[in-house]
Amino acid sequence: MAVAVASPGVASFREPAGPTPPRRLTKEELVKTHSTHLKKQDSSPNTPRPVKQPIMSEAYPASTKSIRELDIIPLTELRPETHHWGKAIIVKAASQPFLGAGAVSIVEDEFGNADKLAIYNQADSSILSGVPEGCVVAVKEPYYKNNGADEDFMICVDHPSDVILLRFTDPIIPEPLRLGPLLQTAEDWKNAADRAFLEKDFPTAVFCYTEALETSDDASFKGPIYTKRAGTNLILGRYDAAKADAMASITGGPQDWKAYYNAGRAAYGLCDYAESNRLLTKALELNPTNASIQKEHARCHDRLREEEKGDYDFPTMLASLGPHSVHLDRGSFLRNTRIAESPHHGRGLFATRDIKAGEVVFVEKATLLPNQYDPSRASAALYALMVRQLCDNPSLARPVLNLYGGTYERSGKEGTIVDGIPVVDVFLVEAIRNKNCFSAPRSTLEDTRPSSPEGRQATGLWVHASYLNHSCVANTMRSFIGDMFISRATRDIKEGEEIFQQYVPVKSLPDVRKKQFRDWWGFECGCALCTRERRSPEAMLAKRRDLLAAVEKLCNKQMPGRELIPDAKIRQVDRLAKQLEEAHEQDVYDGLPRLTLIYPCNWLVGAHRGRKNHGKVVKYALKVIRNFGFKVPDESELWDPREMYTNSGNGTLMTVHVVAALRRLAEAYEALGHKEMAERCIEAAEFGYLLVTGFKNDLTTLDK
Ligand SMILES: C[S@@+](CC[C@H](N)C(=O)[O-])C[C@H]1O[C@@H](n2cnc3c(N)ncnc32)[C@H](O)[C@@H]1O
Repeated sequence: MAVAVASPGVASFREPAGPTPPRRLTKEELVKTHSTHLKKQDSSPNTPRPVKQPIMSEAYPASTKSIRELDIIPLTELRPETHHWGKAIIVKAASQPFLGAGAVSIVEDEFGNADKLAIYNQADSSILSGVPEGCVVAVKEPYYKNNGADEDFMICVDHPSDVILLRFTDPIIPEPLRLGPLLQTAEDWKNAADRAFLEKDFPTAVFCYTEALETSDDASFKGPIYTKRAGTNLILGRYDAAKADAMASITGGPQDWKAYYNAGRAAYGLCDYAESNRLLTKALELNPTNASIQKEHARCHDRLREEEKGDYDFPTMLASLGPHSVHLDRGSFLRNTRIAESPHHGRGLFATRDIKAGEVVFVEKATLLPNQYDPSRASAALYALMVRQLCDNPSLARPVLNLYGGTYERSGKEGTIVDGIPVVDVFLVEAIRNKNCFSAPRSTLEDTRPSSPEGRQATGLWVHASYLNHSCVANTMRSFIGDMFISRATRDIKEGEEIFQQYVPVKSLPDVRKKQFRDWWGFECGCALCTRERRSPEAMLAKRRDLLAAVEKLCNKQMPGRELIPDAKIRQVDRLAKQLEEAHEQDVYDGLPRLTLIYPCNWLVGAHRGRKNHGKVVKYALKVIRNFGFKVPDESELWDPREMYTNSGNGTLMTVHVVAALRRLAEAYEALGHKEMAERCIEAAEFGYLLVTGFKNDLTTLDK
């Protein structure tokens, strides 16, 4: 989950009254400078375009009005640093666009005034991601800003729905900007669209097919055009539009199998497998021997089975991952959980049946996950993908926009269709991204290898998982295989119980944790550990902080390697660890983790292991496990570590360090001749590793 950014909210926005620019540049002056930029533009198709991510402190709402409700003003009325509420401009692109973080064009109004227009956050699938010269656009409630230099001003469009491409025949276009249609007949538009399609310029193809449809009244001409536009929209991932086009191409004849087939594929793209199955079944009824329909139909049944039964072949899923294939063709298994109001945390996820420790709680396919594992680009990539999907597939808007967005104030119209397109507020999208996204390695199993490169994480959105609230002593763990989120129970969960996860690895000092939760997500954690630790007096908290700092200083915050640690140092750490243990009040920490003790005890395991002091390894490995909140016996007693997941109450904190401690314990028991205990510990470690990685795996991965 990512860092939260404070939002001022829409209501607190004040409109500054800016002065008129001292001098407006002429169209010729603007075009001249623009042309020098165009010459320098890197037009290589492989250069990724940067993304302009919104700054929440400059948040302003998206326009929710139709262009027909706004006053059209000339460019000369624009005031710098001002939002022109209730107003709009209609301008024609007088240049090719310069493509950077946005698309910058020189535009002119009906009076011959010119200005710079920067359009950000348009999906690549939209023709507005680079407005072609000659096109006419309307900018609703425009924001005008100074770019730093004296005469450098620009109309800046952040919300994709604030700009609309006007059809050449739209009567709202003022006379001087009217070219009349570029092409005369529907057939001309169809031919232009076919050419654009062959050149793989799919946004232009969609634009031209639309003009062909709008220009013709002939149903027999329009049917095949709808089919073509459906196919083009499928390629663009605009599944809502593809489905609507496919359905519009239905004639009632035997060839309708194609329409149902396309509509079924579009529904599949939206992960609506029940609807996809319904449509593909209709296609099969009309064309039972068609191999493509049969294949899609069978694929759809596999997804429905996964949704119903939660049967996944995790090793095969892992093996199918590649650098370009992190999106797995799998359904989501969610039926063990439901979304409901939580008594303390807004909405949350709740168990719909008893779930045993180790069982799958849910498996969810990412709603959105860009294949971008470079952490410096991951957030921007997710933000851009969210904006694109909300523009391209409005049916996705409701589940995404229903997510928690912190204090950002909504207009309530986000996602509704105005002027034919969904209202998309990029500041709300960013607020939702901030509060709900997860960082995910390509595979958690691979990520547990010590040799795997650090920090290779993508950022994604899983809508169902976003309803999980945080607990430091959570009852589930998450893991990833590509874009599949696997949640497993770390202890037995009763029907109706709330499901929690750890948002981030839990910090040992309560004040550090508290600040992290407050600053990132704006909540005060009410889990058993945080609640009980609040009972501890400040002096005790300070004592624990100081003792931990003393151990960390002594050990350089490192773990022992292969070197032999001098006895004197071990004794010193041991002494400090004892004092630290005594600084944990019994009534506060009974049945709960003692997180500040984990590092010292783990260090002592390593130090004694290096000296082959097996008895001491047992002693400190047991302490490590105890300090994660698990119930363990005195070192002298025999016990069954396989039961620790179910016998330890609700105050356990599960991490891969528990697995590591169990392995050290097994090794020491083995060396001491307690073979059976060693085997039990390995079984318990394997179980823990299943929780960590999402499925059963060989523990030796942890050594590679
Ligand atoms: C990803 S959302 C979780 C779902 C959210 N509760 C909702 O109603 O949609 C994260 C937000 O949930 C709330 N939350 C999560 N864990 C919490 C906790 N332990 N205590 C209080 N609020 C919590 C916080 O407001 C946090 O910013």
